[in-house]
Amino acid sequence: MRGGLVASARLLPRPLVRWFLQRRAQLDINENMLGGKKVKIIFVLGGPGSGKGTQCSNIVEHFGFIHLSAGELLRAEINSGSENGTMIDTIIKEGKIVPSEITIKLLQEAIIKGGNDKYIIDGFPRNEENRAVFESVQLQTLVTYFQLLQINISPEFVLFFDCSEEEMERRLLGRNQGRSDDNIETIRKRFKVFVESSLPVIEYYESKGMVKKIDATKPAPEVFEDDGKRMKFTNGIT
Ligand SMILES: Nc1ncnc2c1ncn2[C@@H]1O[C@H](COP(=O)(O)OP(=O)(O)O)[C@@H](O)[C@H]1O
Ligand SMILES: Nc1ccn([C@@H]2O[C@H](COP(=O)(O)OP(=O)(O)O)[C@@H](O)[C@H]2O)c(=O)n1
Ligand SMILES: [Mg+2]
Repeated sequence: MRGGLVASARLLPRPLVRWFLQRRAQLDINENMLGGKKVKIIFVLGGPGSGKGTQCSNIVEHFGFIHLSAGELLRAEINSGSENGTMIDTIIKEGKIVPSEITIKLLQEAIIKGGNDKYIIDGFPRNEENRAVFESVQLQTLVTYFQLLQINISPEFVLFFDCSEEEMERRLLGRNQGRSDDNIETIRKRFKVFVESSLPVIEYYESKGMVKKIDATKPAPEVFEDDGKRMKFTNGIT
């Protein structure tokens, strides 16, 4: 489709093309735009088993966000029989982090397909590379024939689910979803990767005053309600 567009653009009068490029540049400035709306993104980070997926379901139910789990997108990619499937599968079983280009492409496609203006993204960015590449790449979406928007994506803020390793290990061993990485050997590797690679990302956002820490050790309903203050999850984004 884009090849066809480029070919058609060559046939357009030059002033029109110039106008289009200027308009595109205007729309591009510091805005995460999708379909003419500002796209709001919340990142949800926390160790494996801290309850990210569980609370994201609550947030979707009560606040109308689209939930994207990087891990689930990667597992779907394995199951789709894609050419990268075997490589992704091996990395997940080892508790390591999949190359950013793969995960980011899946996230971009899901954001464009979702067509919503509010996304809650869980399990991403999991390392500095994930973060830097995501913030540097641009989303492209065809809004109308003449508006090919370039979208720089950055999060509004980051939710950090803080939970002890002991509790996370107990939860993961009881998760029972048939996951190849929920065994004690891989769980220990994932904890190590979390401390070495993911915590620095949380610290980076903390240094920018963007982190909202959630006490995730309590039972799931209490984590969400916390004396009725469920709004804490969205910081006023409704
Ligand atoms: N606050 C909680 N207390 C006890 N168990 C929980 C809590 N939150 C989630 N769980 C359970 O722990 C497991 C891991 O939760 P999940 O939401 O998948 O975590 P994550 O996405 O961070 O790995 C699941 O079996 C879930 O039902
Ligand atoms: N940004 C991401 C997210 C997940 N993953 C891989 O997918 C696995 C499962 O991620 P997940 O978010 O579903 O795991 P949980 O933290 O929810 O248990 C991770 O351990 C990584 O191997 C990744 O490589 N990059
Ligand atoms: Mg999860």
